[in-house]
Amino acid sequence: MMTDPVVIVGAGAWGTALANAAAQAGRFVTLVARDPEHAGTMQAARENLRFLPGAPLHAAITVTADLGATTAARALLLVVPAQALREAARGLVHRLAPGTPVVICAKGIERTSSRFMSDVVGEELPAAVPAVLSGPSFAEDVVRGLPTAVVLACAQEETARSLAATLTSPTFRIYHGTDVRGVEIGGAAKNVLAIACGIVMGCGLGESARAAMVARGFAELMRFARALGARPETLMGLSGLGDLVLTCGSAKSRNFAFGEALGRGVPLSEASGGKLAEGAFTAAALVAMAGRHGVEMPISEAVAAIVAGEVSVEAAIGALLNRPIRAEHEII
Ligand SMILES: NC(=O)c1ccc[n+]([C@@H]2O[C@H](COP(=O)([O-])OP(=O)(O)OC[C@H]3O[C@@H](n4cnc5c(N)ncnc54)[C@H](O)[C@@H]3O)[C@@H](O)[C@H]2O)c1
Ligand SMILES: O=P(O)(O)OC[C@H](O)CO
Repeated sequence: MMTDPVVIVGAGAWGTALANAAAQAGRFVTLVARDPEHAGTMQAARENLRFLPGAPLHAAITVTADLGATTAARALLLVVPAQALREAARGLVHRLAPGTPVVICAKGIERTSSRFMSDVVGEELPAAVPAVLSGPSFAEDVVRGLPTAVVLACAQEETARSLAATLTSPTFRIYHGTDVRGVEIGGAAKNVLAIACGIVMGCGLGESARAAMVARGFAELMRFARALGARPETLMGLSGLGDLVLTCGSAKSRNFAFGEALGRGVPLSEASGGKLAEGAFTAAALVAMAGRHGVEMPISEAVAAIVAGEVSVEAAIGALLNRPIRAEHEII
């Protein structure tokens, strides 16, 4: 098993929850916040009042804003929004020892480059070993120690196994694998599909419509994954089906809540309520990538058009409902 310390860059809701989970697993954790004032307040209050109020920080966590702390990392978790990943990774270039595993915990695709998260880290930190952690997991549940299962993938199987063993605990169960692409596709695409399900519920279209959206959304996710060389069984697991079930079915999901607000008629500029809805940033990149690979993703296309302000919710739903009916097996 890998030795301490675990360093986590990004002290939002997920970074804080993962810090607590790693501490529960017996690690000493350094949590690096971008803002020195936020770091100071967290360290003093032993709580993340800004992003995850009400959850005490484990005693084994030290909060700092000093990126110098990353130099000692034996394993580093990058827990920033997908669109900030490149900048965060770039800040670590001369700090990490060659071969340090970097576990990417963001769920998204970089919109300016249409790059997956592991490719961004590969470009910015070529000497690091990229890994991806994803799966159905609300920070609020993880920080409370409620049972959760996620998956960690790394091209080096032994590294995936070792990282999972380092961070896992009885209530935060980390499965491991080598299908990095599959795991990151599941995390990125489910956010877009969760927005679609939120829209369905916000419009009052009903639970049956939502179930149809999940099933058809899963079909397009599978088509996309297959075209990009991911393993279908990965998407049938925690990052993919598991995360779709969670985020398409719960208003606790920020992506779902964003879509629900849009469905209720809240303007685009206000629908996120100031929270991070990753799918809104990823939708266009996902659809562009699908187009380049000849993959049809009508639900994701509808979400991308809605969040770009190109089409109304009503028109997008009308277009989806009027698509031709085909044999189901032809479109999976
Ligand atoms: N919250 C969850 O339940 C959850 C669960 C699984 C995965 N995730 C994923 O984790 C990622 C982060 O989500 P979150 O919930 O922590 O978001 P958040 O909005 O709670 O926090 C984001 C954090 O990132 C920091 N940040 C932004 N840009 C940065 C930069 N360039 N360098 C360093 N720090 C920077 C912000 O200051 C903030 O502390 C997202 O991709 C999300 O999809 C979240
Ligand atoms: O709140 P969301 O929609 O970002 O979802 C959080 C996690 O990704 C759920 O697995």
